[in-house]
Amino acid sequence: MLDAVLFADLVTELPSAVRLQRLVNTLRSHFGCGAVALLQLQQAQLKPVAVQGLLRETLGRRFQVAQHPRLAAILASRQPVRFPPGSELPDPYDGLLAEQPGAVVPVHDCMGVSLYVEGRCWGVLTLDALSPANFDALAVLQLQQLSLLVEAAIRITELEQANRALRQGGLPTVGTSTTAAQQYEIIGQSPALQQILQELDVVAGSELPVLLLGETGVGKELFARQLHRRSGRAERPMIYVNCAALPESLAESELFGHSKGAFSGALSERAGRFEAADGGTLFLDEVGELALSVQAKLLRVLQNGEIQRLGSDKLRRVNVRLVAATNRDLQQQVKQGEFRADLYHRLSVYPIPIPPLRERSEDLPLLAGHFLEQNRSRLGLRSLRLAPAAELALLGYHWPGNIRELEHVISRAAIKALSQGAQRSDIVILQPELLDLPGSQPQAPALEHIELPVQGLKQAVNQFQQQLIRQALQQHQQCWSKAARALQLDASNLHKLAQRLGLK
Ligand SMILES: Nc1ncnc2c1ncn2[C@@H]1O[C@H](COP(=O)(O)OP(=O)(O)OP(=O)(O)O)[C@@H](O)[C@H]1O
Repeated sequence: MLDAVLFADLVTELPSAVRLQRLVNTLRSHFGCGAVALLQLQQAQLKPVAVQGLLRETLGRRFQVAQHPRLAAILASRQPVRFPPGSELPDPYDGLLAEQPGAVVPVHDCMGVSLYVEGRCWGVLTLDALSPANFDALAVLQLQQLSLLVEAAIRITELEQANRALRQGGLPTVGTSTTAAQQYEIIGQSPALQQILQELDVVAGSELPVLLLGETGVGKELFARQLHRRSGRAERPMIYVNCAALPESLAESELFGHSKGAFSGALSERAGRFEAADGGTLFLDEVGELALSVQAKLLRVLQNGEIQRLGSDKLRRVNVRLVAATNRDLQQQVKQGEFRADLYHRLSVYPIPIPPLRERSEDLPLLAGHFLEQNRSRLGLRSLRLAPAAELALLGYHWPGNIRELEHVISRAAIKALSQGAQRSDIVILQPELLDLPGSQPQAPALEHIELPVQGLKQAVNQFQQQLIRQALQQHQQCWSKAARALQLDASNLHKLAQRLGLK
């Protein structure tokens, strides 16, 4: 009967995510267990691709095999492996079962099997039961038999994905998991994110310059890296240039290189970033911060396709694909004369706006899961998760610092939990108070509730300004130029004000 259901799904046309999700749903009801998960092996880590009975945030977690002995044991065997209730080995899903969201439910009975597709180890399937002795010898045998159908479903999914990639003219995704792809993995399943990833895949295959637009911390650098990885230039370097950190006086030699003696301190001949990126991609981050004089030099190179090292007459041809990113409104900067219109038009051939986190809240639980697992691993905790109220608090916050801010909020909360007495062997559950969301958005108090300042108006105003500046700095990782922008102040005025208020 179960075989028939699984077989019917195999021959039906289904989107790949749906096919694998239906598979784990069917297995869960067949085995009558609490949770089923299908995890794909990516070098040294396992990535959940479909889960049932576990918190949704599990999909954002990446389990390092070396840190999860049960997963390592399953991978090491070609037969199903069962972990009876008394097993000493820690369970990777401790604290992640969806059935009793607030409570800690230790998993009792577990089994898993490694999966092989075309002779290579693809990943694992795990089953967890809340009651002890749920899985008997027959269940283990059935798992072995059913794993063949699961492997067939995965194979079909991979073929479908490869076909789709081919139709879109992109690179196949199967078997392309590199260390860089893992390090810079883009987590999230929201339709908005999926749409951008598809668009990136299509434009990656072209040679067009791409301009990534979006608020601070939305992941522009990750998208630039993905674009490079999915382009025909992936085997060549992607060179990163932070335009905000490029002093005007050094910009030319940094970008184009210099010859020996071109200026005092130029002790030897040196290639610049353009030459380093030859054949590959040059990523100009925070391009809106480029000084006008540097913009002019950059434009000349883009027009000619040739660079000249500072102090040298020789022209060198470079073949570089440009990707730029900014959190500024470049069109506005053009209007204000802060950015050259001709350079803007060269860079913005293919603009891709990245929506802020508050507009794709479906991604939030997965991103939170991702950062929770990173912190769990880094701090050596048995288990780290959010209390349901904490997840709600995260969902209700407006995230001006986007994903970078979420990452910091979770890291800080995990450390705080430890400093307040949580043990590494506990299932650590982060409560909303620990998240310390900046101000938890204190609304401006209604006028009738304002008490007259005892210290006088001027001092009260000073205090209020100090508080706002500290808050803006905190939200922008102590970056003064970004804090100034958030406060809609000129950076030099913010510095002056901070000095007057004794903040510097
Ligand atoms: N979808 C995502 N999945 C996982 N991590 C992400 C994602 N988006 C962003 N991050 C993480 O958030 C942090 C900020 O991302 P990134 O530096 O790419 O943002 P940005 O838009 O370039 O920011 P800025 O404009 O301030 O330079 C990084 O640590 C990055 O790894």
